[in-house]
Amino acid sequence: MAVPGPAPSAGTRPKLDLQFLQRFLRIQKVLFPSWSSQNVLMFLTLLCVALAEQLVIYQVGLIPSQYYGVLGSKDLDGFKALTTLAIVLIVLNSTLKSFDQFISSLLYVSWRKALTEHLHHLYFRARVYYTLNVLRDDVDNPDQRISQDAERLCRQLSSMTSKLLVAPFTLAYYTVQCFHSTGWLGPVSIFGYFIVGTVVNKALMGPIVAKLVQQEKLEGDFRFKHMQIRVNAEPAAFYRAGRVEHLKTDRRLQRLLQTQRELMAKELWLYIGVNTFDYLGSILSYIVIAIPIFSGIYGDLSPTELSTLVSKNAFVCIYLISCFTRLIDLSSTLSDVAGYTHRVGELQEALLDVFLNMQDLESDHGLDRAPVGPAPEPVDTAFLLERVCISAPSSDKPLVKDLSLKVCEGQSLLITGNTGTGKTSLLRVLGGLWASTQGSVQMLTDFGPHGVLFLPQKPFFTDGTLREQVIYPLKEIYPDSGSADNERIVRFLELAGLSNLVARTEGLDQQVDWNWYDVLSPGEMQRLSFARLFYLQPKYAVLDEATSALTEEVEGELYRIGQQLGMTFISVGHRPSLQKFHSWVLKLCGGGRWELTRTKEE
Ligand SMILES: Nc1ncnc2c1ncn2[C@@H]1O[C@H](COP(=O)(O)OP(=O)(O)OP(=O)(O)O)[C@@H](O)[C@H]1O
Repeated sequence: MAVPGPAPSAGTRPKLDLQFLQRFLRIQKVLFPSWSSQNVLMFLTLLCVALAEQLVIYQVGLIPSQYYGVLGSKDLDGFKALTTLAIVLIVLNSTLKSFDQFISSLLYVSWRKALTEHLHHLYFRARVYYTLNVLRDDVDNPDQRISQDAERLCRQLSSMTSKLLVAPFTLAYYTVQCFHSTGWLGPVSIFGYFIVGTVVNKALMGPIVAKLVQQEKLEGDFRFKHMQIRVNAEPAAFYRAGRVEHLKTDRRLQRLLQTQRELMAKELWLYIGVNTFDYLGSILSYIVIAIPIFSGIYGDLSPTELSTLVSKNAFVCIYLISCFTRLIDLSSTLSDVAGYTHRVGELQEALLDVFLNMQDLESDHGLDRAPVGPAPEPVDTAFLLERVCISAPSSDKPLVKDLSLKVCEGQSLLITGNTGTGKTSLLRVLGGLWASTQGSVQMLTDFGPHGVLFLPQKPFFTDGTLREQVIYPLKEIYPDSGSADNERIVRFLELAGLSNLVARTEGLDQQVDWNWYDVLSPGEMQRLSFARLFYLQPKYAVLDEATSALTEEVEGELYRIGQQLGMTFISVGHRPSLQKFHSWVLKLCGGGRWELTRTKEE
């Protein structure tokens, strides 16, 4: 069970409010890290292209009125010149428009890279991913927020960028033009119309943002259900779980679809609002033009001159109105952006919060690192626990009370006890995943090779070659560990009883397209974990029921090899046969009680 974390937005409904603005600005800092960043340059290029596009559009827009002129006066040369100009402008316009779309797409990819890498940085540092996924329940589906919501946010943002970018320029320009054509009446009535449109749309967008956030949560839950089946296909098949899982999965789908329907119902009102404003806008432009005509301002113009003027004025007014309606059309994109901004922003806040809490806990009563300077304890000590109390998250019941313990080189420790008495929890505290509720835990050795290595209860494999499984996690640190190690790796695989695996994978470096969890038996997985342990040769090996799928004989053999390689064990296990490889037995008796006894020497 997870504990609720202090979510910054817990209980609040996502809206288009100040919190949205704060989250949006925080995300913008990630998308535009500095003035000289590549994204700023692309953004400026997009601005230039979009402005050039507007200039060309303006020229294209004037062409019909010029046609009225040349056709009205039967000017053939003028007609030919105008047609040539029109063709050139149209080709230029379509080229610029295509570049606009191209740069917007590049910007989307570049933003997605920046935002996802930033979230990865926050997610994978320290053990934030563990705390967020296992210990906190305030942020649903972090994986979906990183992989899908961030992507959609960048896509929607990039789709509205060029329209938003040119809006201030086109608005200012066409407002002045409109003022020249129609006097103050045109711009004032168009601006008033836009303000009403914005207020109405803002009201219609509010409920959509909250629904979109809910829909994305259900989308994540639905995907997670499929992932659960995919990962557990075999046990599910043994249980003949198809029908029940089908029902459960369908139920999640129904919940998702119901929310999508509700979202669409809310969007319907927004669409009605947007479309009404679009069409009213086209009428408004003629009203604005009609007023000076009927008030007699153009009384002395000939019909040809008047139709040329009307055409020019109509274009200016219609274009100013369309600048506004295009902004209003962005309402549905903006409500999407707001929803995704809340989802990504919430995750970003939670990731930072988890990280800061972890730092606080580590310096308060969590896991203390070995102090710099002269060590107060001998260097052959791995862990030093003083009056440590441990409870499961969100529970007051102690699993371990007042435990004082020192784990030294050559003094292996076996932890035993009934189910659920807290054996793995003690290892979690040693590994720094959980904080102790009281007392101090010191780890006086580093993690990793030549220090402490944990083999968790569920073996862990990465995607990649057999070599990567054995040397994990070194591959990432030394990507070119090379073939010099081949002999060692093959020898340790043999020692772990996996000599056939090299043949199966057709070599250490052959990329396999299978999932290691699907193709290896539980025993093989445990053996492969031991091959990794032998290869990395830590001074201290922390083994959580690491041989539970193996026979006693094999278990004895693997422990003996570990001993020969100079390892000290901290093991969790149930078999009495394990005792001979350990000097101490810590028995957890439940309710916080424990007994520490020395085993008989062999
Ligand atoms: N993330 C968690 N949130 C809340 N409670 C947890 C969490 N993980 C474990 N617990 C609870 O803490 C208790 C101790 O769990 P732990 O995994 O340490 O048991 P264990 O002694 O290792 O059991 P086993 O022998 O079955 O492996 C259990 O009651 C378990 O349900």
